[in-house]
Amino acid sequence: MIPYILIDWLFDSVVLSLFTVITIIYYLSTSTYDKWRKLNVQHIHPVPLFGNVFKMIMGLEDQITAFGRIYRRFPNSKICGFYQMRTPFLMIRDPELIDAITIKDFSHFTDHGLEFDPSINLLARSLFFANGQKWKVMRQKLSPGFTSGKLKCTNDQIKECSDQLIQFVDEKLSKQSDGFDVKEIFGKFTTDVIGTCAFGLKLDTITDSDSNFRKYLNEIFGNNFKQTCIMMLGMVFPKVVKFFKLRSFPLEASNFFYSVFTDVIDYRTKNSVVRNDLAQTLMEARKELVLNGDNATGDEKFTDLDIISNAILLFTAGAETVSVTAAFCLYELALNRDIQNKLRDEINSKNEKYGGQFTNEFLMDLHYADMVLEETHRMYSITVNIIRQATQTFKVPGMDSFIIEKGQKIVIPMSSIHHDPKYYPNPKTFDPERFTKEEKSKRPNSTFLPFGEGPRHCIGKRFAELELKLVLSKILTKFEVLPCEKTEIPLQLRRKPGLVQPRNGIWLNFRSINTS
Ligand code: HEM
Repeated sequence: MIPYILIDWLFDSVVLSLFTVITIIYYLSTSTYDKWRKLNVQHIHPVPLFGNVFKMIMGLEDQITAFGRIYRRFPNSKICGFYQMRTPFLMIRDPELIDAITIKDFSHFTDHGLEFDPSINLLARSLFFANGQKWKVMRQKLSPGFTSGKLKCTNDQIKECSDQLIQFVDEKLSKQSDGFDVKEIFGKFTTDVIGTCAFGLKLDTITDSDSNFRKYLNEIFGNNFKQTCIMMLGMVFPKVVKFFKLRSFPLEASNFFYSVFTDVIDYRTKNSVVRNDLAQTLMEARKELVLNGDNATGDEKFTDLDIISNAILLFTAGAETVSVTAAFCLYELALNRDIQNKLRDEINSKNEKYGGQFTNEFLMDLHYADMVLEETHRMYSITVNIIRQATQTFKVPGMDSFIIEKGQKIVIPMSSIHHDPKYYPNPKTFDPERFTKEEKSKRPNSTFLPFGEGPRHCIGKRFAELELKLVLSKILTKFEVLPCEKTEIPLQLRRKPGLVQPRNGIWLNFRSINTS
């Protein structure tokens, strides 16, 4: 029999240990929560461990709603503070200050401030995650891949993929007509486009339902339970994630893309293949930075892994962003038939003007299409926020003595600004007329930011615009786009971090224009 005194002792020890552990966790998870109070910055009172993002982290609300709530709480402030888990973030609400941070005083805010460990997350070596000088050098080397001349060359390849997409829809229509998940079919289309335009890979994912490229892209952007947990842990205790080498970027997907792009580069090097595409730009970057970069040391030294990591970034960013935007756009066109008809009229009349060819000149002349796409970006900004980190101390102009200290993480609430009735009355209404020249000139700078702003804006912006206009033109000349029984109204958004995505796909139907 165990003596009572021992049981008592054991009980006391367990209670004491538990109390100590809980106290330490409580202390660690709340120890940063006095920052905004001390600095006299308006903020919402945080909840232990979760800060101000409890509902979002628990999947009870989507990101647009979560950040929108913080943004709307302080309508008269230029800035406000919030806590993402235990990290204090400064939210910049004022367009003039956003302009300063992203453009005028960019040298103080060059970094995104993401801290992923490159030894376990291959993507952490890529441009989006790079900081300081390494970002600057890599950006310079990749920019030549996106010049107008290079983009022009991609027109025929995008047209070819669009024709395959149309053929796919046509064939399916002849067998079934109860709707398509357009997010899924655009996903296949954009995967083919980036594969062929950027890397010379003919992937045919439109017809291949078992494509590994789609499978692994879905894994990366799907944010499954494990990835979400690691991400959350990383926000609270980044050192724990680092110590245990926990991966938020799935290993299998990482290995797959690593081997694909290593093969592309090896094949081209061995066979002296020269093409006018992004893979070529990456190979030139490799030649200068890796093979001839002997003088560089430490953080500024580039390796083959940096090159492959950027190939993966360009492929994944190029595929997923455009497909989601195209699907959102088609959704609004299906629900707003007058806008769809007006856009089709423009496409048809300009098509006639340019001899039925979908040339770059034709695309440049589609002004209403620009307005429709801008309104799509406004309503469905696929990244909710733009992020920056102060790389130098910055005295905020016009705010007495308020200083943004070096290292401060910053959020520019892009989506909330795009939904602010002060800049966009009736923000829930899809109305491309907001983007006439006249209407645009009435709004302050930095109130429309779908691709970010300044030297760190999206490097693929013009490629995305070209691809979106081309595929929309192809689709609308061939089909009417309609809601179907499965169309969700209003559309629900995914309640997970990462890119803004529809929660249950976007289901629409098509009617061939020739046969209607
Ligand atoms: C609808 C399509 C797209 C949207 C809405 C979009 C949006 C964005 C945004 C908001 C940023 C952050 C900008 C900032 O911090 O100021 C970004 C960065 C980036 N985007 Fe895109 N993007 C799109 C398409 C693409 C495409 C097609 C590619 C490549 C082929 C691409 C590659 C990148 C890269 C590499 C960065 C990091 C740039 C840097 O840190 O220097 N994006 N994008």
